[in-house]
Amino acid sequence: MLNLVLFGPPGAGKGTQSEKLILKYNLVHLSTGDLLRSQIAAGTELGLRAKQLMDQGLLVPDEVVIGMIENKLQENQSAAGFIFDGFPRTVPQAEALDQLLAQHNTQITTMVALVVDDEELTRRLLLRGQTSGRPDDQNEELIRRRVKEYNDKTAPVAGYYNQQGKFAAIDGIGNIETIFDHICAEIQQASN
Ligand SMILES: Nc1ncnc2c1ncn2[C@@H]1O[C@H](COP(=O)(O)OP(=O)(O)O)[C@@H](O)[C@H]1O
Ligand SMILES: [Mg+2]
Repeated sequence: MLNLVLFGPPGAGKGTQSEKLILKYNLVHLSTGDLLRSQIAAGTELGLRAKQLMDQGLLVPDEVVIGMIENKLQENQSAAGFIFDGFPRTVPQAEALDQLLAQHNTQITTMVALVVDDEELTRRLLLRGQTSGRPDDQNEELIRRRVKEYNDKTAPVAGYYNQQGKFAAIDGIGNIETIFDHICAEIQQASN
């Protein structure tokens, strides 16, 4: 099985690269952001609670996203592997993911982090906000808060995988195909 954590701040290109990776490797894409946005769209209780936090650029509680991932792993038992996009976003989430995967007799193959500077992130997210309809992409203040939340709570997750010898950083600026090739090369190396 190939289980990839695609890591990086909002706007780093995780969604963009995931679309290409799922086709090449036949993986199931698990984006907690997308899962939460569909709960919001469906008007569920969970969605209503999540929206209040997301609208402030804050993370949704660990147990909520861990529960969603647990359900998705259960539903996709015959998958060739998974891309985790936007998850884990805290060290406790990373620990929970290790436990869940162990229950399914598998583990994370590698984490690939897309490295993009704050100025480029802001530029991309404001551009995405013009078409995505995502309320959290539409003002610079909120984008700054999301990047701060990322730096405070999520960046340490890289160290968690690095300690396990499962971490690679890739330049996330430039041609989308080139970045994709670099990610594939890392996957190749980690799968050996
Ligand atoms: N290599 C890249 N160069 C320029 N823009 C990019 C690149 N990768 C992604 N983008 C754009 O940046 C925005 C954020 O990308 P996305 O994949 O949604 O990021 P994430 O899922 O990490 O938040 C999108 O509008 C996308 O088109
Ligand atoms: Mg995304």
